[in-house]
Amino acid sequence: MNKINEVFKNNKALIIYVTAGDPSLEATKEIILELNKDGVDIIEVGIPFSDPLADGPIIQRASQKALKNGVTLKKIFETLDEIKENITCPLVLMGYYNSILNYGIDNFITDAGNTGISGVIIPDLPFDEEEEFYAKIKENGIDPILLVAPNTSEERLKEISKVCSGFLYCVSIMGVTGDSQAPIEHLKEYSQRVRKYIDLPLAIGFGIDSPEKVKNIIDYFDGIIVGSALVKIIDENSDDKAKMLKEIKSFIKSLKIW
Ligand SMILES: O=P(O)(O)OC[C@@H](O)[C@@H](O)c1c[nH]c2ccccc12
Repeated sequence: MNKINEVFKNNKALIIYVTAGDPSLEATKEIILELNKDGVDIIEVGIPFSDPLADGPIIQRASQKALKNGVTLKKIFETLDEIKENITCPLVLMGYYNSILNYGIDNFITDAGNTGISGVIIPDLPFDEEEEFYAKIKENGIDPILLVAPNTSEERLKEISKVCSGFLYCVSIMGVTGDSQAPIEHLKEYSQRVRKYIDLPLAIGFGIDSPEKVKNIIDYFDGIIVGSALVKIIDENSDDKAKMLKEIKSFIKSLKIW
């Protein structure tokens, strides 16, 4: 059984996003090791991109900072390679399709495999574009994690369930990451509707930034994804690494209420 399936077998999953190279690749290494130690179940590593259309200001800024530092996909793989023996939880790469195309699909699959990447999330590549790509990564043991939104049609949900594996990423709103005002009242019904068509663990993300929100929605989903709130903690403490790691630890502890 692959690593992501294993995570969801017995428990709910806390999934945490970080932008690789923000504030530096050296820091990303320590942040990932800290998250792993703190009991995060899956770590989503973001490949910084110049035109991140699904991202709000917090993650956009992190991406720009990382790009300015000269972060590339190659360097990200090298960085992950250095720590892979010390990470027990699955790693998922989140990136825009252009970054992967530029790297070369075969190179990407080889290096992702060698680095122990368990899944990929590509927000600008729907399941019905480049179908060979998703088939190919799956053949190589990497889960294609697809996204759905509250307005995804029944027809598309059925099709997505045939391509997606690992878990399904349920975007909470029609919007961008980091929207702390995103409503949560519709999430119970949203989860029920998706479950009618898709028999995969459901993880909910976008706008979840506090233990209170987690408490209100945890019953309806198998996983909770938090990004911007953590990226903000990293940003606010980027000149004091010890404090940053301490703040990360206590934030993670506060989120994992199950
Ligand atoms: O930042 P938020 O609102 O907590 O949402 C998670 C999100 O950051 C992470 O999963 C992510 C970052 N960039 C993305 C682009 C598309 C889909 C998902 C993402």
